[in-house]
Amino acid sequence: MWVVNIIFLLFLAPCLLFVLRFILYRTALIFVLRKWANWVDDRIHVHQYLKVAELNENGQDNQFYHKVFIYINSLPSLEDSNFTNLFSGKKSTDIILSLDDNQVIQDEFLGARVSWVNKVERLVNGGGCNRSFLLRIKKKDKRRILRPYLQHIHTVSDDIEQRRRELKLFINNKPSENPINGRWRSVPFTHPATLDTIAMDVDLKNKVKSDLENFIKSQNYYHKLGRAWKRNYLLYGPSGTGKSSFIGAMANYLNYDVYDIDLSRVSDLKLLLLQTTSKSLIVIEDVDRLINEKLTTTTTSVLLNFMDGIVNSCCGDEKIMVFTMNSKELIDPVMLRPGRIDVHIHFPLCDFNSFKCLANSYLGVKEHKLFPQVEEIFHSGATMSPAAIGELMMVNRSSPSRALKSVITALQSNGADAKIVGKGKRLSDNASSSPLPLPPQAEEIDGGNWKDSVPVAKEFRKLFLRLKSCKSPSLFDHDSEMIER
Ligand SMILES: Nc1ncnc2c1ncn2[C@@H]1O[C@H](COP(=O)(O)OP(=O)(O)OP(=O)(O)O)[C@@H](O)[C@H]1O
Ligand SMILES: [Mg+2]
Repeated sequence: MWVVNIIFLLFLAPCLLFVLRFILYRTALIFVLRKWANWVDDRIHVHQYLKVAELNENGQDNQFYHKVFIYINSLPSLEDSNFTNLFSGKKSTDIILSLDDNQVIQDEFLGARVSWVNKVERLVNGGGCNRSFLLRIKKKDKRRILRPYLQHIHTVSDDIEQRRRELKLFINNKPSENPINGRWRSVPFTHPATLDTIAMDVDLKNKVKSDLENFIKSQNYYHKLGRAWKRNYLLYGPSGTGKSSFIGAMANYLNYDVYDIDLSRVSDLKLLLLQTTSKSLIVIEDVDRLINEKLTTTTTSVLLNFMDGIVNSCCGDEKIMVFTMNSKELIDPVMLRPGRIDVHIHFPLCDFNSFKCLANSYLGVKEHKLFPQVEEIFHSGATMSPAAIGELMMVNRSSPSRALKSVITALQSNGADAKIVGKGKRLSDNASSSPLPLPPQAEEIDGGNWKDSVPVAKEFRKLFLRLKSCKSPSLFDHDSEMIER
């Protein structure tokens, strides 16, 4: 009989626990219980209070108050506090939560529970109020967590501010304008490109994303190595393949300002670079053309010093420099050596995968009965720049079938033109002169994914070997890489 009782109890106990849990969570009694538990916990510990006032003793703004404000209002536990204010944000759909006056909010850090009070003391005569945040921390936890916790608040609020701030595009002034307007003038940066809207190999895109993410987290690593915290990218490929759009996408992804340097307007590049701020993308476009036409030896050497991080290290770090060019062929390999260019990204003409990505963004079409025909034409060697294909799709966007047919016609006539022109021409020669760029030479026609393309893979290997031969064994192994698609 007792065996039956035990089995019955074993069965009953989990059922009761389940029902109890259900009631607690459904009726929000769990919050009451937690409150009691915290109350008991508070009675048996000694606490210390730290006040962060809005104004310092001279009546000036206390920057740390501002940081605490941002931090507290970003805590998930804000939703559990008794009173929370709701405000609309910058965008009409944004809703911002903010802790109400004299409300308490709980936080946890390194396993310790702390709480903040948003204290507001009304002044008796003459209105106004004193605002402060009061941190309550257990004495036993103070020594262990206080410093890292305050540092954590700094880091989190800086990060939030960085994400919220309005990006700027800086353009360098003509030397004659410098004394009046300074070296840079800025406008809001509103480029709509994102990494999602750029048609490129998915693996490559993910590689670039993780490279950027690693970079922004690596301040200590760079400083430990005694290197400037900077990373240099080279984007190369024919005209209209998305290099400039990719720069916009990088800036939006990182939330960095953009400094677009027009070298034809520069009289003192070093001073110009010294006036760039950290968390910025410094862009020099069409380097191959500039090197051949305009760059003086002084400008080139300043540029190389900047790439090496010598000038850079004097003007705040966390910078990414981006160079674009149509082809690397005419560039001195010294300029492209590891450490100067850390990441090479090839932007090829369109292949079928990029075409599908464009069809999805421009026409909202994932599959279509004309796709097999398009695929066949791509496989036969015809190609165009994503810019040209995008343009055809855009003007015919009201009818996806018409848009695809016009792309097919353009690809076919482009392919025919290519046969007449022959294989000898270089990609970059064709790209800039023709509105619908001619296909690349035969061995690059399958380009797009270097893994699938023997000639591009060969080029990759060749470049890789060249870079490897310049490497010092350990350091560059980690830091320089080639990314191609
Ligand atoms: N890979 C791509 N994905 C999405 N859109 C693209 C892509 N390539 C080009 N485009 C579209 O084509 C237009 C021109 O692209 P972009 O200016 O970025 O090309 P580019 O490589 O910088 O050309 P250039 O070498 O002539 O400066 C942009 O409007 C962009 O939206
Ligand atoms: Mg461009």
